[in-house]
Amino acid sequence: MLELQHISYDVEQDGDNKGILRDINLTINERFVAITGPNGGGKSTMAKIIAGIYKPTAGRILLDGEDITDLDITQRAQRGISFAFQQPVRFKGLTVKDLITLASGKNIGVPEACNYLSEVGLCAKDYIDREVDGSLSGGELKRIEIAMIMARGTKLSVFDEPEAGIDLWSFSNLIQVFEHLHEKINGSILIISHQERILNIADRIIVLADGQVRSQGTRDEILPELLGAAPGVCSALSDKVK
Ligand SMILES: Nc1ncnc2c1ncn2[C@@H]1O[C@H](COP(=O)(O)OP(=O)(O)OP(=O)(O)O)[C@@H](O)[C@H]1O
Repeated sequence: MLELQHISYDVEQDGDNKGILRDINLTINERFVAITGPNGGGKSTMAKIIAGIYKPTAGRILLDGEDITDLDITQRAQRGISFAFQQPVRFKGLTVKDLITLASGKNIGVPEACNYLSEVGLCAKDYIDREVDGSLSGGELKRIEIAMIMARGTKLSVFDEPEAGIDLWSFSNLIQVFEHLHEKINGSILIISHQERILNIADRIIVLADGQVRSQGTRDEILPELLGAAPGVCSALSDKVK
């Protein structure tokens, strides 16, 4: 269980303090939690604070009761937090099998590594020996990253806009991967997304706007509000697939 207690994040701008996140209080213990909201609302900042990339200006972060506020990104990874960037990292010189093996932390064999690739809809024999370099498409990289996160099997996996920068066709396939992940995952997934189809599979939706939690609840409570009333959030739901 992840708890954010009174989290604030300020940056200095033109000699003034600008509050990017303002007194955020959240408990995340469901299997699949989505964070959405208008552009600039503070979602990526919050994900980076959870992963340990940014340090909050105020407040505490607890993972299963342990205060991890002062732990760095590596220590948080060791405690069981995985973070998938908007743009997946390429690893020249390493093959897909190397990465999945490294992620799992065990000396897994080819069949097990291939299973993870199959789980994300990639034909394992075509990918297992490929180098993770510029020859892979954005959609393929995202799936390989998800396969790595599945292999890691951590307590909390954070995805920042997995739909960013991929085409509609690949996006449709990616949704199926997330639906599958939803069934398979042991820990919690925290996913930042503007996409209704991703919000639709979330157990809980958190709406972040102007650095504050505007609302949160089950998808039945939140989705109608997002799709109907608030124009700012509503347009943000559909403007992201490029
Ligand atoms: N280092 C910084 N200095 C100044 N402003 C910053 C800094 N980091 C973030 N911001 C501002 O904080 C706000 C929140 O940014 P953030 O990237 O967290 O938003 P977001 O909700 O993820 O947006 P999007 O939906 O567009 O990805 C934005 O207005 C951004 O310009």
